[in-house]
Amino acid sequence: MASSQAPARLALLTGPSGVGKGTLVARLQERHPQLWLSVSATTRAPREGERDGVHYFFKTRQDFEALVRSGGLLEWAEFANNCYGTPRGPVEERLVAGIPVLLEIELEGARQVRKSFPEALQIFLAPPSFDELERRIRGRATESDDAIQRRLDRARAELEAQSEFDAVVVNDDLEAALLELEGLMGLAGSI
Ligand SMILES: Nc1nc(N)c2ncn([C@H]3C[C@H](O)[C@@H](COP(=O)(O)OP(=O)(O)O)O3)c2n1
Ligand SMILES: Nc1ncnc2c1ncn2[C@@H]1O[C@H](COP(=O)(O)OP(=O)(O)O)[C@@H](O)[C@H]1O
Repeated sequence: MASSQAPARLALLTGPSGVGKGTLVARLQERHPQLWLSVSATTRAPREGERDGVHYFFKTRQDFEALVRSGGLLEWAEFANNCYGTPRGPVEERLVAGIPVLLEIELEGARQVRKSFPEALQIFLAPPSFDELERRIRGRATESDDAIQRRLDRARAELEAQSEFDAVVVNDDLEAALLELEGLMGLAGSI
């Protein structure tokens, strides 16, 4: 059971594609405008409704590789045939300013952050079952069948790694998962 914590300066949320990270992060942002969600760089194509600079910084692979070479990324990883990374500057600026930062990143990135920011709160979001995860990612209808299969294959490895994290939240009932995340991140009661 999550107990309320002092507000985490840097927290990260990891979990398999389709588990509900984006849904819960959007709810956290609505309820806690002081929480800053890092906007990642990615080579993935925008989904319907996704806007550059809002949901992601959409990059060509060439531009992404230039970002890596320049040291402009705090972490990065390849996931399901695309690259994802966290622009370093905006995160460091907010941490210096005492603004709580949330990273929504996959497992390899979480492992990198664990090394560079050992004090970061690492939360794994798990589905109630693998079947439910598959139902959700297919029901979202944002990826091709091949992409869905790649993501489901990767999900098995991610689920195996959940014990590496400080806490695991099962996203079964959405409201319950939201309250649990707020408690872990020290946001409970700060609405
Ligand atoms: N390592 C890493 N660094 C990032 N900056 C980053 N931003 C997003 N991700 C993760 C989040 C997901 O686990 C995967 C795929 O994200 P996508 O938006 O394509 O798909 P979802 O189905 O999970 O919404 O990449 C990052 N990882
Ligand atoms: N607790 C939940 N119960 C049922 N469906 C959910 C729940 N949380 C999220 N979903 C749905 O699952 C799908 C994937 O959610 P999303 O937030 O896009 O996941 P992620 O960002 O982890 O890939 C979406 O259609 C979303 O509406």
